[in-house]
Amino acid sequence: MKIGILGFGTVGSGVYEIISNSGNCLMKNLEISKILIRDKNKITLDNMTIEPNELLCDDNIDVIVEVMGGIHPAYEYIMKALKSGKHVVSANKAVVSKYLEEFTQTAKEHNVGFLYEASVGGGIPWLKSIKQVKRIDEISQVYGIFNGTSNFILYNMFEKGYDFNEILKLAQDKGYAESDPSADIDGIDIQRKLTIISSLAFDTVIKEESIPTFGIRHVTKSDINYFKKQNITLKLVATSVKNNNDYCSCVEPVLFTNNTIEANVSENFNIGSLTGSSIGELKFYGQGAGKLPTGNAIVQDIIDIYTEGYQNYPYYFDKKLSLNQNLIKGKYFIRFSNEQSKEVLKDVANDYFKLDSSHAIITNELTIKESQSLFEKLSKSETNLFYARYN
Ligand SMILES: NC(=O)C1=CN([C@@H]2O[C@H](COP(=O)(O)OP(=O)(O)OC[C@H]3O[C@@H](n4cnc5c(N)ncnc54)[C@H](OP(=O)(O)O)[C@@H]3O)[C@@H](O)[C@H]2O)C=CC1
Ligand SMILES: N[C@@H](CC=O)C(=O)O
Repeated sequence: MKIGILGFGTVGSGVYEIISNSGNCLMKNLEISKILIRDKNKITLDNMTIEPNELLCDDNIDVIVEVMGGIHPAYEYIMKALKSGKHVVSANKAVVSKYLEEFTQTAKEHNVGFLYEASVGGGIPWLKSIKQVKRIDEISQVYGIFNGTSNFILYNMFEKGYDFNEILKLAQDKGYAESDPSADIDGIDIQRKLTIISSLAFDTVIKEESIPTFGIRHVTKSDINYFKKQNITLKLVATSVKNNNDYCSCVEPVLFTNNTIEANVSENFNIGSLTGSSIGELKFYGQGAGKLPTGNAIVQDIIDIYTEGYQNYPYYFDKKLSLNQNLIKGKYFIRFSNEQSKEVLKDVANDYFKLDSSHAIITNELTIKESQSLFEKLSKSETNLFYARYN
């Protein structure tokens, strides 16, 4: 089976390394024919090119691996490959999250596979497991830690006292972060992943715009010291819940007591949990970012195409669900700077305390709808507001 790789950065080179170095007989059937790079001065291998049509229009190439990132030209290249009868494997959650339904439909029409396991949870066989669970069960909830960079940052701030920017730089050096790391720390990367996860889990199309998203950019050392004293740990979490024909999704920092599994997810690891109607709760754990774990997920998809395993998973996005932001609720820790914000918060809590030079409260139980309306009001005057929901 001949493979063309679009993009030769962290993940593209991981795919190359896994396929080139494996002695496994199944893998001997996989051959990397061509690699697209952007800059001709960076050509280091005979099969590298800067001309995309040398891959997309090559009738001998069976599978296109898209690991360039971004929306354009990734969208156009994926569509062109699918329409010319090539299977496509992508790790690019930005483009998959926006065009999942269209790519899936186009792949079906051209009788090829479109697989994107690496777009969520790095090396964890998580999307595959969702598809497998759905062969029997309805899924009512999915949640988890799906961003390796933010987990790496929080873990190292908690355990080793690192400063935010210092540890972010290390995550970038290790190849975990997106080219624009604000996607990781502001929750955008995990929002895209949640779109993919929930669309698949609930057989519908969940749009990024329907997911309230807040990241970890404003977390401070004093917040962390306070959480440590309370024996709780902070994680950036994506959650989607379905109840009959209603759904609710959100991405926000969540506080877990230290004895939970989530609190103990370290470094660049991810964990995904789902609840199925007969299987109950299942959890999947592994490295959520990095060259080889992500490369591994891509090669697994290629093998599914080679063995036609991808055809075992028919899936549709045809359920009509309504957004109901009352389905997820919890108490919140809120840290704010302005004395006047107490007025906005007076109906949700009355127990204020000082956190160094800031103020903080723990709220009563709030739904996502209530908490969103509160945070919208607060952010008019607060620039470094930080909040987290208690699990
Ligand atoms: N890193 C990780 O752990 C994970 C990444 N992903 C996803 O995988 C994808 C790739 O990520 P990653 O490998 O980390 O990113 P990198 O930035 O390391 O690699 C992307 C590569 O694609 C090249 N590229 C971009 N646009 C073009 C183009 N138009 N033509 C040719 N080459 C192009 C870049 O070239 P140049 O250097 O010249 O800009 C770069 O070498 C992204 O979508 C990311 O979200 C998914 C899971 C984990
Ligand atoms: N930047 C992402 C890479 C994998 O999806 C992350 O940190 O999780």
